[in-house]
Amino acid sequence: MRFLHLRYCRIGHFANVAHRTHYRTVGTALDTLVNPRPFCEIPKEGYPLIGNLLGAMRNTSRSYLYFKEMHEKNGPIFRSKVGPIEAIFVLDPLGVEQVFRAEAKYPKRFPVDVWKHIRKEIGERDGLLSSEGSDWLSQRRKVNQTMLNTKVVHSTVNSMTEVVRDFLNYLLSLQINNHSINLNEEIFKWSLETIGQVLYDTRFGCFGENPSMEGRDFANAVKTMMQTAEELVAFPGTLAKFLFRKKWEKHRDATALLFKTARKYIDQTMDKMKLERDRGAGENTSLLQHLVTHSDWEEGAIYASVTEMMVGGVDTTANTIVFAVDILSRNQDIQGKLNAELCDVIREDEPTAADFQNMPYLRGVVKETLRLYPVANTVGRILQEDTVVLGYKIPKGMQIVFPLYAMGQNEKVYTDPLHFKPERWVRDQSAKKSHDAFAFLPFGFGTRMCVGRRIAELEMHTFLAMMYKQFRTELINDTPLELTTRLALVPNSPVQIRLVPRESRRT
Ligand code: HEM
Repeated sequence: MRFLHLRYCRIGHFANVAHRTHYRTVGTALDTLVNPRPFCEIPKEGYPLIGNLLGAMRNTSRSYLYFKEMHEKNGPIFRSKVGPIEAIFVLDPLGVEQVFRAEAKYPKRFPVDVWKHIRKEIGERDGLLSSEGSDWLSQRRKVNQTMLNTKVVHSTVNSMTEVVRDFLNYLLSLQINNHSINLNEEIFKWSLETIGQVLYDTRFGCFGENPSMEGRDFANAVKTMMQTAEELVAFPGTLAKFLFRKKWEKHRDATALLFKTARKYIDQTMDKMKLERDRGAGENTSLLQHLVTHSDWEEGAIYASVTEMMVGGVDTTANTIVFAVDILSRNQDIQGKLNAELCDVIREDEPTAADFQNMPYLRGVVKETLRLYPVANTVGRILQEDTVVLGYKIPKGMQIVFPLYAMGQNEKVYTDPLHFKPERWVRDQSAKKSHDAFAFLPFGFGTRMCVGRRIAELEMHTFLAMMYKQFRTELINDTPLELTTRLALVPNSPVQIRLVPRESRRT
């Protein structure tokens, strides 16, 4: 815990020293800057040769807890090796800041080798999530123009409310037939249908009495891709193919179907836009139209980017909603406060994009859910320059991991960290502790942070606003929710709920 005694100072004060030592550094005490400790002094977890292989094998499904326990044992920074792969775990917001401030033009995450191999087999290329270097930046700049454009993002709200309206009716019909709703099973249909509207400009028909064949195939492919990825992505491509042939083939075929679907809808949109342009009309009317507008997309890149955005955008929002509903169902008083805000602000039956600006408590509910249940589990970077982190010299090429679950429960940042308190995020709350920007990273940070953040927030806000304006939710069984880490941090026990209609508060 010795780092906690460092006297921190701000960036720039020691720029000349940083230059002399050739280490990227920010906010570190002068003594550790001039004289940073060697890498080998970072507390180490594991044994000679095998490193932490046993710990990693025993704890794959509870890595979120394991990282927290390892930090409690070793302090805010430790290193751990699994076979040949070494990673540095950093908990302290100052260390997080030091890594991000040193970020280069092309931020690098740990590559998913399996995807690169599979893309080659099916004749497709890397998208935003998996590309690197100048290829990544070129795609990211184009996608940013749409996904970070508030006006374009807000224009999707009507299609989002339409999906939620249909989905709530579908849940009610399930409840009539089955007396309760298994949210973990159903919520995926909502998030897939929403992302279909946003990214493919289409309704797949994932729920309802007669879900379309295409919707069913697409949903199955997304699920298969997620389920098979879990084991495959942990290994280098060639080894994964050798060890898990069947899974590899399933993963490849599911990926091929997702690319085929993206090609179909993107080509359709391009043809439609061309026709409209020829007729003299030229306004983009959907988010997908905005995305394809760039004539300089490299061969195949738009299909890859849209496919990877879809992959990044389904399980993340779905599981965050399951976590939020579970915790709200256990806290009827918080549901009551949320409902009061929703009824005060939403003048029409359904929320508008502008309404969300005036609902700090709703935003607090989502933030607090992501603090306690960070679906991404970790954010990581590969250092591209030697960097001083929390007083240690870390060589370039090293993998840095930020364990989000442990960070969300850091007592140095959050008072009463185990309690769900949406008001801690509400601005003018006098008791609010100011949260360090580098302590809360559910969407990552910097130029490579989640490109779908605004869409994800709008989706989740729309869902919760419509659900909790009309209903109370109750749990059928209030045994504590179990968590597990697969590709992401997800619920591992059913969240079985009942929707109870609320009486309208307004006349
Ligand atoms: C609760 C919802 C979500 C969470 C918590 C989440 C979290 C994250 C995180 C932690 C990253 C890595 C950021 C980094 O390395 O700094 C990421 C990347 C990404 N996310 Fe999300 N995400 C969510 C929803 C979405 C949605 C809805 C989409 C698409 C519409 C999306 C698309 C992507 C893409 C494409 C990347 C890669 C960006 C790049 O490498 O440039 N995500 N997300």
